[in-house]
Amino acid sequence: MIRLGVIADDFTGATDIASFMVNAGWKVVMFNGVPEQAFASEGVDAIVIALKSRSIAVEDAVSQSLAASDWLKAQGCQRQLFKYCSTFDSTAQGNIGPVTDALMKNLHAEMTLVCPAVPDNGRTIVHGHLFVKGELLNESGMQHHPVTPMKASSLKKLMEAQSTGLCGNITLDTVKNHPDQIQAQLAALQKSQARYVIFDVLDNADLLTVARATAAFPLVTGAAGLGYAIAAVETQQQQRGAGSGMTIEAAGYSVVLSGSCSSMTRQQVDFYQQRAASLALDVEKILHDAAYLPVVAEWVRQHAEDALAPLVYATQPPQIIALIQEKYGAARVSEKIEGFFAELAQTLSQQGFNKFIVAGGETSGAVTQGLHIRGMVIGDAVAPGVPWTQVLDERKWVILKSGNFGNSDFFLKAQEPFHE
Ligand SMILES: Nc1ncnc2c1ncn2[C@@H]1O[C@H](COP(=O)(O)OP(=O)(O)O)[C@@H](O)[C@H]1O
Ligand SMILES: O=C(O)[C@@H](O)C(=O)COP(=O)(O)O
Repeated sequence: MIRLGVIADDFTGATDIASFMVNAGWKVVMFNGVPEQAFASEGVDAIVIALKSRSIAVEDAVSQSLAASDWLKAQGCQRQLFKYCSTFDSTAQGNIGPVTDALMKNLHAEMTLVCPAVPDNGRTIVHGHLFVKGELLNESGMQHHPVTPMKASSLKKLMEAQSTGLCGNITLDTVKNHPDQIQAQLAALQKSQARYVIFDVLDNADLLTVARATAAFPLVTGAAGLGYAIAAVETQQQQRGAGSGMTIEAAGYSVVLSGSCSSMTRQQVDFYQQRAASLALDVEKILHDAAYLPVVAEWVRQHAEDALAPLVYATQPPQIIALIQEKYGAARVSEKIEGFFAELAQTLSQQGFNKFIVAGGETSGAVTQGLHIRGMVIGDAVAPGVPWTQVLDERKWVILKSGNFGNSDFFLKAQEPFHE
């Protein structure tokens, strides 16, 4: 029996929560989209389905999430978790509220949990307000997000604006000092017609209290910290150790592909190019020169035997990106660069490359498609929320790194498991 089915609203977010659950000792498998067939789930504690539903039309997000929920139910998942961003990325239209409402109906849930807290990554909740590394959400930089600007920090306000029900709050004092009162408070909230409950959370101990208090909810919603807490509560009961046990073969070649332009990824590229062979992609050639891809693939192949994996990057600072986007159009350039990475990964895979370290959410989606990856088993984390994964039924390993995650030595650190 699978303990938890997770529906994630984006791809790198899916590996994020999967990795947190592995850290707590669970075996986790992740699928790219809703699988067409049933999954023989022997020994698997949780299944994560990665969707790309964060910023699409509400109706599409709801229908994709319901399809995922039905498939997870059919695999015998005991409970479900809807994973969204730890910065609650959404608008007044959704998609967190409408997807939560639809899943509640599908799973006959009268009340659910709203818990984006991830203390390990500085996401905490006090009096129902979400903080990012000590700043209120709407003062953390997220107020400027291009697609989902977060203009409030009150989770109650944010959730009620995009859903059909009311939110209640269980405060930090109760969570920390009076956990024995939580069930009575939940019953009182339910009596007062609240459909969603927000617990204040400062640290992982609070998250464990939340996971225990909501263990009977058929549906919970939140971010990676909640996945960790649910798994940790259960593994303590089973006395199981942490660590995935996954080994990554030294044989075969590795490559780093970076399409993220975030400030953290730029630092990671700077750090790594001082130590390994690196090639900056020429966007002009990606757009206009069909012979460019084999040239880049040949350059990578020539460095296949180097001590460190060669790096191919489109990563550039914002001023350069602005110029490129102005000249060719942002959507067109993104699509072409992502397509280039997808095709490059496919070509390299045919030439004996079996380890791919990929930076960038959209870039990760493109490379995953290029490699025709149906799903993966989640291994040990290189940084919080960024695990090595093994492609299902293949001797191929992939890292999908969200732009902001990891430290500056990330690409180097990622290679330690097969350099030891
Ligand atoms: N030099 C560049 N010029 C314009 N767009 C770029 C460049 N390099 C990368 N991009 C695009 O920027 C986007 C980065 O998004 P993504 O891969 O999701 O990274 P992140 O996780 O940092 O958001 C991709 O669509 C990528 O193709
Ligand atoms: O919860 C998180 O913060 C991450 O898992 C996540 O969803 C990150 O999203 P992007 O920053 O859009 O990659």
